[in-house]
Amino acid sequence: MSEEQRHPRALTIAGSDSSAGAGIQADLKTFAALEVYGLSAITAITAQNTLGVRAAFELPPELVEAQIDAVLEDIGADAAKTGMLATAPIIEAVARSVARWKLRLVVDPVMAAKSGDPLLRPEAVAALRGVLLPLAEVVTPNLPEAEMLTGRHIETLEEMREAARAIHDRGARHVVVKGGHRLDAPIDVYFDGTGFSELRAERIETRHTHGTGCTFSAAIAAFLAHGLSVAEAVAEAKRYVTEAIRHAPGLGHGHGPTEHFWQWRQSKEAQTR
Ligand SMILES: Nc1ncnc2c1ncn2[C@@H]1O[C@H](COP(=O)(O)OP(=O)(O)O)[C@@H](O)[C@H]1O
Ligand SMILES: Cc1ncc(COP(=O)(O)OP(=O)(O)O)c(N)n1
Repeated sequence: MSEEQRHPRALTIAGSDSSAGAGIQADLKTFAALEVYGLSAITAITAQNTLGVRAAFELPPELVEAQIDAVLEDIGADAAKTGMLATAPIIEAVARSVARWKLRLVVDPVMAAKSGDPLLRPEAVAALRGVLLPLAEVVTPNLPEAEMLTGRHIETLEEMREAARAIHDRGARHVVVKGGHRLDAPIDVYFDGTGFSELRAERIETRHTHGTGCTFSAAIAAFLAHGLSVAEAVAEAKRYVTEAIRHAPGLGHGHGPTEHFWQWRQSKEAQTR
């Protein structure tokens, strides 16, 4: 086996966030922090900061497909994730690529930024549900996204479990319904098609949660690329994102970014002690 084949590789198919807390930039930082070689296919360019999205430009679906082919024909990927896909034609192009390359896929069904600005055209929700979910090894909706995907109101843990089962019925093999939008503890519900478990963590009282969903799904893809099982990957990703939120650098005037390199910062602090 050659040197580069032994190095875990992951591909992110997502939008660019100029403030680098979410999107492609957050995914690549997560891959780097978790010692995975990161590849990218950009779907859209956003002009955004911690306060909101000012403008967005969607790329042609053929260009998205061409980016995926270019990196996979040459370098290859052990796992992939999707983030902002913006339009139905982009979703269809990505689905074609995922099927052709037989990618292990984590779908973060991004619909809006924390500021409330839309990142997916309303008419594209059907394509996400019908075309992409059946290709997903793991899908990670937050509560509003799970509501959009299932058409149900979700508040309680039991409602999160019912939503996870309904999303699994649409073809996704593993479902994590994230609880970051809950008012109390940020408990995520994990369904592997057979049983449920809960990913628990303390709520960190902070406004700096920009890109937490991107970071969580990228971490799952990174751990899959390292060869962990899905159950292990989601548990490790939960630990990683919790610490990234805890070590947030406090930047910006709105929802600031998390600290993707918290492990390095921790070990530096330990050295200076
Ligand atoms: N304040 C917080 N403290 C601890 N964990 C959080 C907090 N906010 C979100 N999380 C966790 O971060 C991950 C991303 O969740 P969420 O914020 O719901 O996603 P999204 O960014 O897609 O809206 C989940 O594991 C969630 O439980
Ligand atoms: C370009 C881009 N992609 C995705 C998001 C949404 O990121 P998410 O992790 O869901 O978190 P918030 O940004 O909503 O806090 C984004 N903002 N920009």
